[in-house]
Amino acid sequence: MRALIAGNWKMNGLRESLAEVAAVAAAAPGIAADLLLCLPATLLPLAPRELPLGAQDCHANASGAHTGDLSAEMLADAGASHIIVGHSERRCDHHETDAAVRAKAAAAHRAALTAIICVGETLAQRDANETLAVVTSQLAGSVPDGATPANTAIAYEPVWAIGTGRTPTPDQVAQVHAAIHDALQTRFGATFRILYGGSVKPDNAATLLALPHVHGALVGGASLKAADFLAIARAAPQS
Ligand SMILES: O=C[C@H](O)COP(=O)(O)O
Repeated sequence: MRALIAGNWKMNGLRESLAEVAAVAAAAPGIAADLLLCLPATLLPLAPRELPLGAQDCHANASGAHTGDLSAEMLADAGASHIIVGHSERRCDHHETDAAVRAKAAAAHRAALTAIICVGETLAQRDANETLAVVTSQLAGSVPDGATPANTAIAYEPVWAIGTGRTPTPDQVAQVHAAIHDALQTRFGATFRILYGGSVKPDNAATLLALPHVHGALVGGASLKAADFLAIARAAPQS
């Protein structure tokens, strides 16, 4: 399966940052992985269209009285082909439940967008040996029945690895990815793309991306600079 290297700029980036997007777009044709940058919604209409673009959240409804929110249809209109839903920062900061995440993923599908659905355990949950139970429960609750490998990817992001410079061991990553793969095979009879996210950097990308059932990465901080993001993308194994 061809790797997907997705960047999540989070709440970073002004108009001047579009030079980084342009640099990624210029290099993308020479890279043996699919590239995607999930930008702040403010930059979507301004970014070069040569590169697939994503958003970082959406409202579950298509329109209505929801001040400050953006629908999947609006984000598609602004240039997005993908939407990240259920990122741990939204689950935490905005108290998003699995049911809310599932509705947002279904909204992305309604707008013909690909949902990148995030799951992952906290450090306390890992220390309590609850990782697989937490992740498979989030998966069951957050992935809508209409999910297919064409409209959905999963991102496994241990909360304690996000922005910390810490990563799970290769065995730990492989174990969780295998559990996600198995759960989706059982439920849908299909193989979905499963991305790893959490402190992916140029110097650890090759190890992480070579693991079984790791089909790409969701990159935060290292996606803000084209050189780092491209170095990660170049570390993806040839499909
Ligand atoms: O969505 C991306 C993740 O939260 C990872 O962020 P990070 O690469 O800065 O650790």
